[in-house]
Amino acid sequence: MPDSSEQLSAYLRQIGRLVRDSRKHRGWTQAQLAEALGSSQSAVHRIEQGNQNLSLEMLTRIGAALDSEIVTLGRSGPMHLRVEGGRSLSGSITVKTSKNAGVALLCAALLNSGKTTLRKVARIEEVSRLLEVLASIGVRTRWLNEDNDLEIIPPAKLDLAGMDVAAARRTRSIIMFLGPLMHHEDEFELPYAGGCALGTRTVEPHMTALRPFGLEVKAASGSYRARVDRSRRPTRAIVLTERGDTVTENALMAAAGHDGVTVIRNASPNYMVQDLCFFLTELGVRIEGIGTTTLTVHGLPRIHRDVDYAPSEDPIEAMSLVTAAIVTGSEITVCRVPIEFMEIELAILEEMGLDYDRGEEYPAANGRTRLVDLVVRPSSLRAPNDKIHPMPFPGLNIDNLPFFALIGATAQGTTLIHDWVYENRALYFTELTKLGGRVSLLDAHRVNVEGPTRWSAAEVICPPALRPAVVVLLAMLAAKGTSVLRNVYVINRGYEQLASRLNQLGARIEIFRDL
Ligand SMILES: CC(=O)N[C@H]1[C@@H](OP(=O)(O)OP(=O)(O)OC[C@H]2O[C@@H](n3ccc(=O)[nH]c3=O)[C@H](O)[C@@H]2O)O[C@H](CO)[C@@H](O)[C@@H]1O
Ligand SMILES: C=C(OP(=O)(O)O)C(=O)O
Repeated sequence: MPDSSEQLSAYLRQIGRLVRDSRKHRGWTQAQLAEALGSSQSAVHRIEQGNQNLSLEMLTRIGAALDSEIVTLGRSGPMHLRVEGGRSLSGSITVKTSKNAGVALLCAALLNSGKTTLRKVARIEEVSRLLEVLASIGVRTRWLNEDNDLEIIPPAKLDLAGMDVAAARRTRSIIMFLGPLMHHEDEFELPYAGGCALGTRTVEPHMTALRPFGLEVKAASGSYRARVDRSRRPTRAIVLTERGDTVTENALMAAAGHDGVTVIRNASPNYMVQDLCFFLTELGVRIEGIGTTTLTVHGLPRIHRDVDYAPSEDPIEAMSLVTAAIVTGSEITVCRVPIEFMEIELAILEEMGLDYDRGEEYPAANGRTRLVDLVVRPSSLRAPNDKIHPMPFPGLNIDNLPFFALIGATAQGTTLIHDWVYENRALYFTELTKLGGRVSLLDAHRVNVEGPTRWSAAEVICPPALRPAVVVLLAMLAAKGTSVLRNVYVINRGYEQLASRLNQLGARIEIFRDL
């Protein structure tokens, strides 16, 4: 047994590493942290080296400065995962419905003055934040059963002044309130959108798309101030400047409540947009071109229907589970994979040597999306000849790209990953080096990954971005020994019960909280 002074030194070194990692995640220098703490850079250096005794008060101040609690008391503190890695997985797992359709549909429910019932909604933190916002403005929502069916009943008049700003700021999806809210109020405020720390994510395309409907948005301190000029209406096709998913959804929701026909060009035909189109169709809005880049929307100025809709399964969760099988060298069956949105990913994996089977297609509960079950078998992968890069749909999904960094690390050879989309996300792929991965950052958007990797267990703070965080968790499943992943809110933002569902496949992941 180590004596108590050795134990204290070990704790201090561990805390030092956690402080250093959270500081780096914030993009701060030691001097910047020192300034926030009213301390000196040399003191921060000593803390990070584990050479400084720390009071609980100092730890709390560091946690507050970095917006990342280092030590917490009570059960409401951040959740962490302890992973006993190096085990193979087996059995089958079913993909849940998507985060991104879920949040779009919650926003779209604001277009309907009738009762909206959504089936099997992903019960994830991102959805919880939006439910908090909806409750705060007077919308009644209720989980109906264990299946996560959700009922949404709007009030006669929304109480926008009562909006739970703290909840709103924690999601980026709140930006999708713009499209529906413009049909409720002539003037309103909306907090700035938050979400993953992926660098600046533009909101300009949303403004450009909504301006023809008369929506003018000005940035005020901490919020957008929106004003609707009802004398304006689109006089020609709306051309999106980016083929973004949420911008297409905002334009669709503006068009759905608009009395007239709107054509949207350069629309995203991605999975969540399709789910939104199917839902709007159930509300009586006629849409031509679903699944293409030109949507013609026959809007309805008043929508009052009791509607029931079942969003489709999440292709990104499907990719995550396929990756879990690959990285642990296991055979697992991933059920209910929305195949149209995974085809390119699978084609690349096939080229890399993945051994898998794809079952017969069957329809999702929405009657439209095509699903398959995939059996993924242990395979010896080789790096692809070409770089791996995402594209708006139909292309390799932008959110699936991070999984290829991990898959590249299991393959023989060098994989070049090019994340042209997000300013910061490629940087997070280098988190894999903490577990023995050989990932080098070539520039802000490209990494080289050398494989195969002998993973080693480690303690890591979740990078503040959903998919890179899941990638770290999956690498931990492959690393022999005990790893710790701290502060997993960001994973819970997009995945429901991921740890316990992986445990059902034979993983050993324990959830714990500080003190
Ligand atoms: C709630 C939701 O549905 N979120 C998804 C949605 O976010 P969302 O629609 O909010 O994505 P953004 O608008 O932030 O777009 C992502 C990035 O791609 C860039 N961009 C996008 C399209 C394009 O044609 N050109 C271009 O440069 C944007 O400038 C931005 O830097 O789409 C992202 C990109 O697929 C996904 O990561 C998110 O999971
Ligand atoms: C970046 C993502 O989502 P969001 O738009 O919710 O930040 C994601 O799902 O990987």
